[in-house]
Amino acid sequence: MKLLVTGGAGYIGSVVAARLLTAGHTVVVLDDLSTGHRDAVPDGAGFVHAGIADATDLLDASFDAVLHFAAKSLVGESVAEPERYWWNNVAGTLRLVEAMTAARVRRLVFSSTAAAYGRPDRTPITEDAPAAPINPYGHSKLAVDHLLAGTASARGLAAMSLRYFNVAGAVGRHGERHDPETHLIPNILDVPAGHRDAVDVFGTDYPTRDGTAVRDYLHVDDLARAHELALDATGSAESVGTHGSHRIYNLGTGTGYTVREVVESVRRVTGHPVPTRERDRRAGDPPVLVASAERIGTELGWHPQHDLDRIVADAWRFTTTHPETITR
Ligand SMILES: NC(=O)c1ccc[n+]([C@@H]2O[C@H](COP(=O)([O-])OP(=O)(O)OC[C@H]3O[C@@H](n4cnc5c(N)ncnc54)[C@H](O)[C@@H]3O)[C@@H](O)[C@H]2O)c1
Ligand SMILES: O=c1ccn([C@@H]2O[C@H](COP(=O)(O)OP(=O)(O)O[C@H]3O[C@H](CO)[C@@H](O)[C@H](O)[C@H]3O)[C@@H](O)[C@H]2O)c(=O)[nH]1
Repeated sequence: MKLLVTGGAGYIGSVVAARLLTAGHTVVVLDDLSTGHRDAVPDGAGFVHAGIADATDLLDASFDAVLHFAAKSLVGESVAEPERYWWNNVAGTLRLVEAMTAARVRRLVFSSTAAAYGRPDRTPITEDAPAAPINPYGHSKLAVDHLLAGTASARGLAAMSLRYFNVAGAVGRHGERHDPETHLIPNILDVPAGHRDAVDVFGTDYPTRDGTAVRDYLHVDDLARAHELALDATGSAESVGTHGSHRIYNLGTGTGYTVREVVESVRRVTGHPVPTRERDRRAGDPPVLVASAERIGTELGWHPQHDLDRIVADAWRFTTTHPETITR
């Protein structure tokens, strides 16, 4: 297939683009490099340096599908500058979807998020849990889920929203290169890498087994496999000639780890001491986010393969073998 990958110069988009190339697809990356890196675009992919709002200049009927990763995704920034999130994530995606309709490209896989659920009252979280985001980032992603549900039926789009939980790990030369880096695992790995003396633990008074927040960490390689399956499924949805379809799937493992357990995993895997500093809770952090991945397991046959130590080991290998890519 010929695929447009928006955000393919970013962390997750570059991993998925590389996998799609290996599977034999033709990949064109569209990225404005606002948080991505030109050298992260996998070899063999085409590259267009532009925003998603300009996709209309690029998309034509030769494309079979779009995988849409491009977005702003910092919760704190979204609270400080909500307009940026509505313009970039929502208005930008609206333009992209309109460009798809005009070009008759009917298959879309979209990066949604667990942030759509806000502070869920039950875990593991199933897809029918109430969507109630608690920050503009989550609102912007949920708005796109709604946009896709409507355009799927009105325009015959076969769309999937994959609600990722905490994505981590690395594949080959593709790993996390955010600046600033807010994510837990790369921040902990900064300690054994010698970039910082200790890691901050945000919140030690949560109602969890050791007082720190619980998250469901998913290997980016497992996530990439889920995208291949979702992409295939949009083909079946399109070929049955329905009036479009939109399906939401959680992407997580079903297992949660506390911040202290993740720190322990880094100690185990790297063999280095990792001092911690206890800090206040980070604003807007829910205590526990753990996915039920039953729906995607049953319907698409996706089952994650990698555990936390493997995630940390691959992220550590990336950190130590690609020091030139560390931006912090
Ligand atoms: N990392 C996670 O744990 C996580 C969890 C849930 C959802 N997500 C979603 O996954 C996607 C990828 O996240 P990531 O961690 O790889 O982020 P990232 O910042 O590394 O990648 C995003 C890419 O999109 C590009 N981009 C942003 N706005 C653009 C625009 N208007 N036009 C063109 N390109 C644009 C950036 O330059 C960057 O290359 C995002 O949609 C994010 O919301 C990530
Ligand atoms: O230096 C750090 C960084 C993080 N944390 C904590 O670690 C946990 C995980 O934080 P982080 O890695 O920043 O991920 P989340 O805030 O859970 O958000 C990620 O996971 C969400 C879904 O679960 C997605 O919606 C977001 O896009 C994605 O960034 C949270 O309790 C943080 O407070 C620390 O204690 N110290």
